Amino acid sequence: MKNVIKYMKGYRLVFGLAILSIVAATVMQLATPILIQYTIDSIIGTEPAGDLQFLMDRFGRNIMSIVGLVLGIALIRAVFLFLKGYFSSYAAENIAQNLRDKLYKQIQYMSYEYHTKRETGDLIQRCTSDVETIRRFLGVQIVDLGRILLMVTLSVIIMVRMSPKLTVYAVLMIPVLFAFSFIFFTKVQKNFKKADEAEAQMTTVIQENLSGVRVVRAFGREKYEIDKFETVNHGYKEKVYKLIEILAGFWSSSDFLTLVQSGIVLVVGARMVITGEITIGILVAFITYESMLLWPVKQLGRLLSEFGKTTVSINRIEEILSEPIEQVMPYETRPEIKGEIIFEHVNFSYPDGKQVLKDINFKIEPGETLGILGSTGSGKSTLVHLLQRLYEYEGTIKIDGQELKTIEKQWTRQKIGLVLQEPYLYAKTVKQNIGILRNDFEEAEIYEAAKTASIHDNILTFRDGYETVIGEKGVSLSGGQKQRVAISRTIIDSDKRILVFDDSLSAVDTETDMKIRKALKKRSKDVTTLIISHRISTLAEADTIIVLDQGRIIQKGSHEALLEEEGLYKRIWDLQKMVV
Ligand SMILES: Nc1ncnc2c1ncn2[C@@H]1O[C@H](COP(=O)(O)OP(=O)(O)OP(=O)(O)O)[C@@H](O)[C@H]1O
Repeated sequence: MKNVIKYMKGYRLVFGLAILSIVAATVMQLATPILIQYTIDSIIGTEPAGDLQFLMDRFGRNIMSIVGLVLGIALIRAVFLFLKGYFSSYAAENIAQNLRDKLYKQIQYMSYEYHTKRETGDLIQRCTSDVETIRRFLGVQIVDLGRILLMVTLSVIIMVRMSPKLTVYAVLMIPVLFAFSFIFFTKVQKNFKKADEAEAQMTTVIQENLSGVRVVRAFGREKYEIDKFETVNHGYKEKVYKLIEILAGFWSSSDFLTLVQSGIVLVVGARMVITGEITIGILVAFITYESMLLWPVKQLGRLLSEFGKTTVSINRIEEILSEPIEQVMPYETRPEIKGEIIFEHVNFSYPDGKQVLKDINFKIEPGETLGILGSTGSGKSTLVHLLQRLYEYEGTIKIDGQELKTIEKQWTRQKIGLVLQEPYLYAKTVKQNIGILRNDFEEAEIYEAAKTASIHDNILTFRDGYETVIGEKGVSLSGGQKQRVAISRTIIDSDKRILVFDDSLSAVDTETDMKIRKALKKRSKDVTTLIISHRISTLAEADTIIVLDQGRIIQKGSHEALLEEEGLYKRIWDLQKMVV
């Protein structure tokens, strides 16, 4: 409950107004049976008006005045119901919006490691369905809870005033009904959870399939994907079907209990009318109150158990919100970066315990180029990820003599441009993709960057040139074109002092590769460059080349020096020479 109240912060007054409106609407609703009883007993019949004598004095036996009164009450009730809906949804929608914003912001600042571990579908589910559960609880259920409690209390008070004896019979089944509904909905929670999880699984499959559409096509995995989806889809249907089946069982049995309760009131009430203990009007009013009472009692059990569901959603959301985020530490600074990089005894293991980098040592002067060669899985990408502070490491990494851990992460990433082998492009125009970093790039700067990355002429052949919209994740571009757009968007920023190309020239031909490197060298001669490649021709001009094998540097030196040694570098060179 504490958590729910926490979420209401800032909107408690609006919730208060919603509760006041529902109190007024409920009071209006409860007044109508009294008027019905008065009409039957005192206008149609001849019973004394009792508490409603003032109506008799004012309107006599004029039935139209009662009709007017009932309509007036209904109208006022409708106004209050509207206000209740207005206030509660205003508060709930705003709370949900703030919560979504908060979650989104949190997700942006959570560590890269967290994102590599979590399933996207599950995260999306938490930001949508779980927020929705909380919104519904705050917007509908919590106000309903107030309404039901008030309705039950007030109608029982009115019924006791009319006939204490019949009231006892009228509430006989209520504890049973409440207990039945509460126990049922508590037990059924696990089915709700299963259905939620099945939905999350289905979302994950859809999301993975759409993101990996190229792989699916390339490997002819459509049938496999369809089967996989059919399985999760069937699983989801089964869970929801089971849930609906159980719910159907509940509503029918609770309706049976309700009817038994109404039957008891009718039988006992009718006898009391015959013996003159109560009037017909009172019996009719009782039956009306009874119907007003039983439905909310069933709902009450449900609401209280829904509270459990809301708690699960709150916990799932709190789990994200309590994850540590990348924060600026007091000891972190934003030094001017020239581009000297030193790795000293750097070791790194992924959280699963596997040591990926072992005692890495090297130095690059500002403006120099470092080439990195190594077999698949030797730790090349991991090494440059450390430079971007995506993971914590052991040992020392220094930029211009300052330990990397004492430089603000955002600042480091701003100064180090990283181009990935498989870049993610946005579903925007080519121009927007190249200028994604800021809104204020001049057209000339965009063209210049594209020319350096040897993609300008290609872009001009696209149907709308620079205004061509790239399909989701750039599916309409070739791998090499995507890589070159990604290179353009990184090098456009003259603020970058270090550029890292993580196998990002792999999809372009050797000639274009050389052209790009030449243009880059001319454009960014003061920029320190790290190039990861499997192609020796790409690395040959680097000032220093390191060769990685199972996380260790096994060779280091210039292209010429490395060719002098017998080792992996020379072996690969000989092999690639033969292919060329
Ligand atoms: N997030 C991760 N969690 C656990 N292990 C990982 C993670 N990322 C990579 N690895 C493992 O670390 C090792 C090094 O991976 P890395 O991506 O650095 O290799 P690489 O040399 O860049 O390979 P490639 O040439 O194929 O890109 C591999 O064995 C890989 O399985």
